[in-house]
Amino acid sequence: MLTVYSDSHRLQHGQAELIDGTLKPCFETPSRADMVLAAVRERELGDVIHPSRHGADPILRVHDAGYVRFLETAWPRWSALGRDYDALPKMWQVRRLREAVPEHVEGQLCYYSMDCGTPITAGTWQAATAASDTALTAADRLMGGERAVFALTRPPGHHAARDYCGGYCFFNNAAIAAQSLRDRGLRKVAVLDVDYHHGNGTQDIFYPRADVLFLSIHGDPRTEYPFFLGFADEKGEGEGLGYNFNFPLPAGSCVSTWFVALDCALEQIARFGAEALVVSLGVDTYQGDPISRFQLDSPDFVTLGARLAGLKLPTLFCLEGGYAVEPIGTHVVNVLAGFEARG
Ligand SMILES: NCCCNCCCCCS
Ligand SMILES: [Zn+2]
Repeated sequence: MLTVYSDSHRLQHGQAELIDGTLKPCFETPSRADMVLAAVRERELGDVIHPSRHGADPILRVHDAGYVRFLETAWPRWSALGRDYDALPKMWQVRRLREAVPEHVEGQLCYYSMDCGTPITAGTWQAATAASDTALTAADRLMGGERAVFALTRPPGHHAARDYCGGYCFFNNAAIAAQSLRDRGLRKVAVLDVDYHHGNGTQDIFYPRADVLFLSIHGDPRTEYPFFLGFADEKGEGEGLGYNFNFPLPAGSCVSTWFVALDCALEQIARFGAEALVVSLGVDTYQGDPISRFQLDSPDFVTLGARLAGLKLPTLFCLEGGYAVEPIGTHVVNVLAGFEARG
């Protein structure tokens, strides 16, 4: 399986995130991608290529122009305040506060963010655009005839919505890839999010649409991040009603429960008649993940890959979460190798 990878991911290296009430070193680190790339090479998964540049247009097919402009200008405006440390919001535009987009960079940082765990740094813009190019290059290769392609994307993307960042995500790489497949002629694309956390950003982007089916299996938002989206009654809106499927599972759910949800999701994808599948591949479903609470173990990721291959669809994998850094490479490549072995 071909892998698309860019060293520019290293430019996103936040110092700290506010998690569970305290500032802690970021869980989303460059070493995550290093470990995955090492495993791709060690297991001889296939060629590794660098992304080609695609510019802003494919990003703007998915994200709000004001939000993209904010991300592009945030760091120079923040550092012009005399701040040489990461940018994090200090409040949010909550109920009955004005909805107008603030002028000042601090106000925009609050307006265009969902949480306090996604630091904007000097290299964020370059890293995030490279991740988007990585996903787009994978889409190019899938349309060029590859059966499956792995976009080794970092920073991840599935929490990034049309007009806000969060959950370590800035551009929604999987959504940008899915839109690119649509723009290149596929009529029906499915996006399946198997990360521990609900893909609120991807749901937000495709919620009113019937041409992209979104499905997510995740920790129940009643107790898990992102708390405010990911409930089973969210089924889409307007033309998109019936094209959004959430499978929230209680924290601590066992592996067999997880695979029952997966089989339900795969059945919906087959029923939809998808012509391609984009997988938001987070492996924070691992039992040893430091910020997540499912029970999957290493062999289960092989099973996951084999089940996905059973759809017999051109498949684009986008790396999302997974914060147990030591085994992340094994788990990610287990999915990809399991997919390939199923043939
Ligand atoms: N107590 C857990 C707080 C989680 N904070 C953000 C998690 C982002 C996951 C990205 S896949
Ligand atoms: Zn996650």
